[in-house]
Amino acid sequence: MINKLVDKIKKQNAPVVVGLDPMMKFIPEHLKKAAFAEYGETLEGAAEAIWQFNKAIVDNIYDIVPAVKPQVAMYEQFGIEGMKVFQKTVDYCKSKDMVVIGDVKRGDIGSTSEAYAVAHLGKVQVGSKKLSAFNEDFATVNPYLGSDGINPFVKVCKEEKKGIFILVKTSNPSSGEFQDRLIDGRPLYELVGEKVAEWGSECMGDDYSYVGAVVGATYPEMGKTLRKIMPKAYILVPGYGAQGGKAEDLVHFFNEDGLGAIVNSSRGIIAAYTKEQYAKFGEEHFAEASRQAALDMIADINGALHK
Ligand SMILES: O=C(O)c1cc(=O)[nH]c(=O)n1[C@@H]1O[C@H](COP(=O)(O)O)[C@@H](O)[C@H]1O
Repeated sequence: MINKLVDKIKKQNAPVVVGLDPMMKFIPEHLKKAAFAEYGETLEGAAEAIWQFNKAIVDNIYDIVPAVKPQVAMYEQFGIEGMKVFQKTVDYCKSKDMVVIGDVKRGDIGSTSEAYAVAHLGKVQVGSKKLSAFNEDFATVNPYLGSDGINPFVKVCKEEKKGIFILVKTSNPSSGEFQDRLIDGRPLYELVGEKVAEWGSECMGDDYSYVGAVVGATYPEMGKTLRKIMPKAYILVPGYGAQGGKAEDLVHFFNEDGLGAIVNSSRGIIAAYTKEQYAKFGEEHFAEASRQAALDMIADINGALHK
């Protein structure tokens, strides 16, 4: 999958992933009205509104954006109905040939991590059969439990040619509370970065590893250091747009080959119609506003890279 991701980024000339974080407050009234008319103000109604919202956005971006990142919490809050839409969204994006990064941030003791890896990337044994469950292409993984929590994911990645992005330096304001703590004089995120390079060396694609990293756009200097520590890891870079990350901050997350990073924007794209800049599209045409916002983001990042 890392090879497919790299190929798609090259072909579409777009190192960009759109985060499908469909918060209710961003779903246009006409979609909610129609869904509630059919299912009432129920979890099913909410799920239907989310589905219609996602589908319209995907239909408007799949030809210009290589990947999507559905954030599972936004679906999970609606229980089983939400998770059905998570699954439906994953399947639909794959049918449009998009690479799907399941933002599930899992990680546990070995036996439990194994089940998480199977759930999201692998196949579960049912009698004599092996069946796929959510079947994303990549998953985000939390490394706090150490190698026990990561190895089951690496094993499934090797078997299924899938990938993971391991949290190394997160974009949020309090990420330094633990991640920046010095251990033997070096920040923890650097030590995690070194482990990412080590785990990743076991499962290489053509040029990049199946094991990537998450490094927030909001910490550009740290991104520059981490780029050097993990030269073969693809870096998923959240924090552009809504969290304040700018294109010029992202340049050093990339390698000399112009590859090595994929920048996420969720609210900045899916809720574009709520912004002054895209207001001319109107709420009814929210998905066209998302397309324009994606085009603008791609141009912005490519502009900074080719300065
Ligand atoms: O793993 C992630 O994707 C992630 C890591 C991180 O350090 N920061 C971060 O914002 N994210 C996710 O990236 C998305 C950012 O959304 P926006 O701020 O709306 O673009 C959310 O789904 C977050 O959960």
